Amino acid sequence: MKIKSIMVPAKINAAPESNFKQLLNEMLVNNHSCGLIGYGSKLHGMVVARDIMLMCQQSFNNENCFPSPELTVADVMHSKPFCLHQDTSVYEALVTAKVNQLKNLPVVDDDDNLVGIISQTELLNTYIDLMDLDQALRKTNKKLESLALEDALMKIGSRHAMEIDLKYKQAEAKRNKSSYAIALIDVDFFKNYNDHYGHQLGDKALQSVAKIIKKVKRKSDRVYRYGGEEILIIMNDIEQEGAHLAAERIRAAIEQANIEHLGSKLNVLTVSIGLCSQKAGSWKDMVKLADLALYKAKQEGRNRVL
Ligand SMILES: Nc1nc2c(ncn2[C@@H]2O[C@H](COP(=O)(O)OP(=O)(O)OP(=O)(O)O)[C@@H](O)[C@H]2O)c(=O)[nH]1
Repeated sequence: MKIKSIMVPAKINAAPESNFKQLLNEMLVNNHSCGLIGYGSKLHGMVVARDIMLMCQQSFNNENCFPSPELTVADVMHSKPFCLHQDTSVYEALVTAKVNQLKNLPVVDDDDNLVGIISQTELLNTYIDLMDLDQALRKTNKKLESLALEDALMKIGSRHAMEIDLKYKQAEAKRNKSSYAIALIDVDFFKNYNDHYGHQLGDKALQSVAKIIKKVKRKSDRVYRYGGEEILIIMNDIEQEGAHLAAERIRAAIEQANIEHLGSKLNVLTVSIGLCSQKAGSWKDMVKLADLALYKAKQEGRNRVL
């Protein structure tokens, strides 16, 4: 955000040769914490609290307890005040104000004409608001991401889509007395893969696995990212034997893709698959059973369907 959208429009308050007392009165009446000094729209100087204090101190030092009524603005102001261009970002302006310990900063346009003024407090408040907004946006994006129906990395259904479809599948299977199976697929020794080849190549390997699965699965089956490096397939209208054959085809296709994996037993990337083809209570129970089978497949040596 640029400061021109939050600055307060301002114009020159007095010429340098004008009477200081008059400027002071004007500042008090208008509750201005500084005076902008110059001609037309060109800024020559500024009068801020510190300038007035310095002037008072000088009067005391000269043993004049009161400033002279003849005092001009030029006697009090400081020249070459720090100005900001109107296109400066709020952050940059805030840093400038903080570093230079400036409470108020005049704002100028391309031709160096005074167009406004901005205070450090205003900059800080706007910056905090922007940060809050940014955080809220990040939160919303995260939520939207989790609600998305496709997983961005693997280009398969998301976990959210999986839950919607499984609920539907459960209701449909009950109504039609049809059967479906769940296959839970997990890449073997994938931690080793990431450790050995790095996370980016790990992502690529996951994309390859998802591609192979999409290629060899039956048309009617749907694939989802269950979480992490785990993939879930809903196999429609299928009994135990058929589900096993379909899962075995996927397992073999991944092994035969020969994706190098030096951190695994076979030196190629393989997967273990846990199946649940029996009718359990709810889809959640079926996922649990598939997960148990997957655990067993890992225990029994990996690269297998159970
Ligand atoms: N690159 C990448 N890695 C991921 C992603 N999601 C999960 N992982 C990694 O996958 C690994 C899974 O490791 P573990 O659950 O310990 O299992 P494993 O090493 O595959 O071992 P087994 O499953 O027992 O064969 C972890 O290192 C995760 O960081 C992802 O999106 N990208």
